[in-house]
Amino acid sequence: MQKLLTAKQMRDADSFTIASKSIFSADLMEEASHAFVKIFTEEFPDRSLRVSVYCGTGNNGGDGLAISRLLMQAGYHDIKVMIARFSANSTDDFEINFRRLREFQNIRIQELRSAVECGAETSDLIIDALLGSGLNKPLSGEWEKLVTWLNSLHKTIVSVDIPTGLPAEEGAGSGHAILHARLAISFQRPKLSFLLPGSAPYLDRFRVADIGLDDDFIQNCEGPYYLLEENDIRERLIHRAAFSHKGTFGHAMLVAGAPETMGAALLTSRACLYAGAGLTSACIPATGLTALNASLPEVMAVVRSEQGLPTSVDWEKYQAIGIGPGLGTGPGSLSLLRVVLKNFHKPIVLDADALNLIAHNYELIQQVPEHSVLTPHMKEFDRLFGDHQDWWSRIETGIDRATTLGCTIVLKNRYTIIFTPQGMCLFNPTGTPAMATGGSGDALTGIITSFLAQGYEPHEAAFIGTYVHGAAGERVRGYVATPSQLIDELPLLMKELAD
Ligand SMILES: NC(=O)C1=CN([C@@H]2O[C@H](COP(=O)(O)OP(=O)(O)OC[C@H]3O[C@@H](n4cnc5c(N)ncnc54)[C@H](O)[C@@H]3O)[C@@H](O)[C@H]2O)[C@H](O)CC1
Ligand SMILES: [K+]
Repeated sequence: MQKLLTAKQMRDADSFTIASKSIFSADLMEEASHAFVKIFTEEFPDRSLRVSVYCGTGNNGGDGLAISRLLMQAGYHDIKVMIARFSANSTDDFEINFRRLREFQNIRIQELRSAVECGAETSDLIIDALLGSGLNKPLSGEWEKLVTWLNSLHKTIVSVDIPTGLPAEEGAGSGHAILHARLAISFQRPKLSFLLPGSAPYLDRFRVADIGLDDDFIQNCEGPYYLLEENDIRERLIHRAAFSHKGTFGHAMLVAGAPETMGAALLTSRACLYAGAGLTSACIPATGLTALNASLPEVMAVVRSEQGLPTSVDWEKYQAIGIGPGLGTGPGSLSLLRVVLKNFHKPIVLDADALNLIAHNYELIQQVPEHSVLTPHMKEFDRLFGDHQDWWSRIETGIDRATTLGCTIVLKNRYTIIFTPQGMCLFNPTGTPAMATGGSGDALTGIITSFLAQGYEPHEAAFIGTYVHGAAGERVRGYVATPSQLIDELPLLMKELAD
């Protein structure tokens, strides 16, 4: 897994690399600019593109100047450089690159003292090297005017490192000018803010350029933030050994569904089965029995009575329970949740209405077995732990609650965030907007419960489950990836990852 850094830590990694490799900081800037140009030429190979590069006078601007020079060398012949001289300050590496660029003939450089001097913008594409990770306050004055004007042009904008005005960590505050980039080519690691929904209006997509910073230093930096990678799943997902039998892979029970929401029980049970549990049982209302038997012959039923409670259950025979999808929040469901919490003492997966019931009966949180996995979406998270104004504060709460409760919390989003009892905060990269459809979460609950039953540590079950859930959705390749389609992809995907 990749360590994710704050802007300050990235600067430290920068200094460490310069010292340990005995190079000049301008060399690192050159390296970063090469890495940017490599990706840029893959994305925009047409050398006849008219490109305007807007540069500040800090190191982000220095990158912009070096990038302009390297693009000319790569054959882009129509390049215009606009330098925003809104302050008297400039960095040494900006000045070095300014001198290098001026040695080039045919380069058009214009210096702006104010945003109104911009004139007509006839380029096809704009490179944004105005401000980068050095941003220390919201944009105002000439910066705000320039960024607002650039946004009004509705041109393709490619940002160097980060869109100008977007904070690197806590995400965008509302009401401030921030450049809207089609693509950001970020150095060494994605910025934490890219992984939070607040960046969505300002960034369509990002790619990461390896600029040669010291990887050991980065991985050993203090801090809880990580990005999951495919390799993490490959390392963890076990190969199914010869002589395995159904008992090897555990017995999972899904407590889900109500007469009107049996679909949730079917989806979560099917996901559990397809993710590899040796045996899967579904605790459902009697009215759902025909549907279950007809659609999932592999799954066994534990029928709930009129009052919502199952008759005699041998709790010991289950390795894991997942509870919540489509359950409802009526008195019967509350009694059912109480029965499960009273009788089952291994880690469980709590989702949807199970979380809503706990939110309204918070004393129940004390009875949740240690190391359980909670899978809230944003609203369920806030119902449980209180309202939050932004995602950064939600992250702080997630880290705090996961450690104090000793649970893993899976906060579902485009980049689902997993908080572990050890205090880690991992972002899952897989998934697609095609999965934004009812039932996706039910599938995730089934998948994580399945891995729990198969004997994975609960936080590992959350890592693997969240990753394969998103990756399976990507494999559907459709405008919409229905939960059923996603579940169908699981066995083959997991075989590829395990072998
Ligand atoms: N390790 C790396 O990631 C590398 C990064 N590089 C590039 O360097 C920038 C960061 O450069 P820095 O000089 O620290 O800051 P900026 O260029 O982003 O900003 C310049 C300057 O502007 C001032 N400022 C901040 N906020 C505002 C504001 N709201 N209004 C006005 N002025 C503001 C402040 O004084 C800043 O110092 C990084 O993004 C990369 O592009 C290296 O080139 C390679 C290694
Ligand atoms: K920028």
